[in-house]
Amino acid sequence: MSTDTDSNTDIESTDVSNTRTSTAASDDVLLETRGLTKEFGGLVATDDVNIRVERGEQVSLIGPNGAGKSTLINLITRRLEPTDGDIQFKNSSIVGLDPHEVVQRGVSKSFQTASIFPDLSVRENAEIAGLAAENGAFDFKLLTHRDSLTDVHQRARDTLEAVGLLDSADETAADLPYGDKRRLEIGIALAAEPDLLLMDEPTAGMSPEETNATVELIEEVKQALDLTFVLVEHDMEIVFNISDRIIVLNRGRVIAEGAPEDIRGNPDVQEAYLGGADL
Ligand SMILES: Nc1ncnc2c1ncn2[C@@H]1O[C@H](COP(=O)(O)OP(=O)(O)OP(=O)(O)O)[C@@H](O)[C@H]1O
Repeated sequence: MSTDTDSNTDIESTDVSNTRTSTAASDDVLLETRGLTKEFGGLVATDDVNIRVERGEQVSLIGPNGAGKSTLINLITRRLEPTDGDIQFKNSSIVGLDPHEVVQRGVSKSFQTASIFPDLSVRENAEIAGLAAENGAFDFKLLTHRDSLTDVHQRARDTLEAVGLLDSADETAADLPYGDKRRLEIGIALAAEPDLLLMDEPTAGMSPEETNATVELIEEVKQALDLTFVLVEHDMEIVFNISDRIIVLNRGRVIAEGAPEDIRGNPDVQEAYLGGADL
């Protein structure tokens, strides 16, 4: 399982953002990491990682336990400060930004720990997520501003419709079945109207039925909202089914990337990922 780095706001003081150089970038490239390195003490969790994600792509990050997948995601969401390297989103560096500023630029992460307020209704959760995305830190006073309420309600409605939870809008979030809670988490991430949705093990802990429903939901949302996805997933069946492209990490380094059919037969990947067993 992932090391829970979400709770570790390892934002260090070194600001390396001014030392970065810019190279020509294509408008199709939404996200690009350049020489991205994260060290924890002597351990290099991501080691000179250079990846590109184009608009509209569904990319999966795979690799054995400890390969650096969650670290990479947490660097992109600014929960972790890189030791070296840059992260470009829409052709500008996001290193140096606070996590909420990255959300405002268009990067959302679903399956964040404790993204749901359990005692509030499903609708209120969606409303708060929308407000928080707009305003950075959520302020309960915002809910009392009448002018913005219509917008907030409409956006929450659209969000719940997108994830199939409109009928459960008045239920208390804590009472939702497990699979619907995961839907609400996706909804909360979508309320920020992201261009890029990052998902770290969206089907972890799910039954086969819930897993299927979540995969369907991801496909639906992708079609409906024309989103770009980066997914960390251990279930290879899901990865090979839904990815346009797969990036393979091992010991912090990218060891392969390509279409599912190329990755499936790649001997380096088989060796690293499953100790030589066929994928
Ligand atoms: N906050 C941290 N402090 C120290 N070491 C960490 C921290 N977070 C991750 N690591 C280490 O960095 C390496 C990469 O971890 P990471 O969680 O990114 O791997 P992963 O590919 O997501 O693994 P898994 O598939 O098991 O979730 C591991 O050796 C891990 O122990």
